Amino acid sequence: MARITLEGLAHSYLPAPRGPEDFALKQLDHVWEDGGAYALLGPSGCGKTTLLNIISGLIRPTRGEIRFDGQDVTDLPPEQRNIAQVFQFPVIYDTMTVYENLAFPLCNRRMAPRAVDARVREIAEMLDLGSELRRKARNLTADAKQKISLGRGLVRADVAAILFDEPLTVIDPHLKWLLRSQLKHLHRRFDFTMIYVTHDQTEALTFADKVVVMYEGEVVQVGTPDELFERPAHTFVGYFIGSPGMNILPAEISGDRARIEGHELPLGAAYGRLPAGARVEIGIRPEFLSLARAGEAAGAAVPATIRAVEDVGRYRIARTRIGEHEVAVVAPEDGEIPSDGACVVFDPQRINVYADGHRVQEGG
Ligand SMILES: Nc1ncnc2c1ncn2[C@@H]1O[C@H](COP(=O)(O)OP(=O)(O)OP(=O)(O)O)[C@@H](O)[C@H]1O
Repeated sequence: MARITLEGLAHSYLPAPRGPEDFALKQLDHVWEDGGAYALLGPSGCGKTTLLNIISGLIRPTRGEIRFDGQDVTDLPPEQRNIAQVFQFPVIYDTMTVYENLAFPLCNRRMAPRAVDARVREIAEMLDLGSELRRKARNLTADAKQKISLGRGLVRADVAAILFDEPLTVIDPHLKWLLRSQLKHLHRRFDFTMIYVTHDQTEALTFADKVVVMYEGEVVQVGTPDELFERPAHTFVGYFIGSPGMNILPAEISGDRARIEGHELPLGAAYGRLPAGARVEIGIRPEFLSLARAGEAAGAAVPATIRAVEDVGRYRIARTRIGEHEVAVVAPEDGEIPSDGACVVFDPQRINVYADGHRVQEGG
């Protein structure tokens, strides 16, 4: 396994790119640590597949350098990079048996037959393919074929990294959950460097130790699932992670106070001068808001109208409106939701401040 360093990476599919808008990947510097389990999360078109293909060597970047354990591989073709890649759809040999498919990447590297056999059986067991080994791949379901694809990606122990590009898209939802847990288990057991591309936050958060969030060709945050939840570095992260996502409201900031819709709120920290002309917003997760009756609310409360209440099981989501802005509040199952004269109560410590989408450091 390898430590993968991306330095000053950028990629445009155009022959003569002019501005940043011509780049599918804008400036990107990132280190994938040896043995790390990463999810690469972002909406459709943000550049995830482009980045994966640059790492595997299928695409040569317009700018920048890729290093595996310090060695520059930018100009090496895929076959010399020693990367395993699993795609959205099965890439297998239909005329071979499941066993032969799994053994292929090992036989290709002239591994001793005994070692091949042991490894194939181990991987097949983990993916629940043990009883299918003698069957021809062509006769199997789409789910089983994709499991073979995963197995072929995982079977070699000597790869620099394993890249997964939305590998569970074609898989039935129940099996998806099982395979995700299996992958996590395989990672713990074999310590592979794994990069798992998805646009599904549940998939990303259950698989990865570190999540790399991309938006419009840029990495906007790298963090643990907790960090992404607690301190989204970009409003997009706040909105994309969580259900419902973070509430974002235009605000004016002065020291340790925010003004929204003519109401003043205390903040958990003081902020210095924000960039002139920047779009300034505050963000707070629905989990860190509560509802109270006007007049009974202590501290940081702002009048709101309640538009709808959704019961989602263990809690409810109140859809409120502050001025022109929709604000979601997570309310306990048994708590009172005032029908009128309501206030949304903010936890000042949980308010993040953003300038042009990027989180502003306290004091900064
Ligand atoms: N071969 C190509 N030629 C030209 N433009 C491309 C090519 N492949 C991707 N793009 C463009 O580059 C941008 C990034 O695409 P990419 O496929 O990397 O995103 P993605 O995040 O993987 O999306 P998805 O989740 O839909 O696969 C998009 O605007 C896309 O239209």
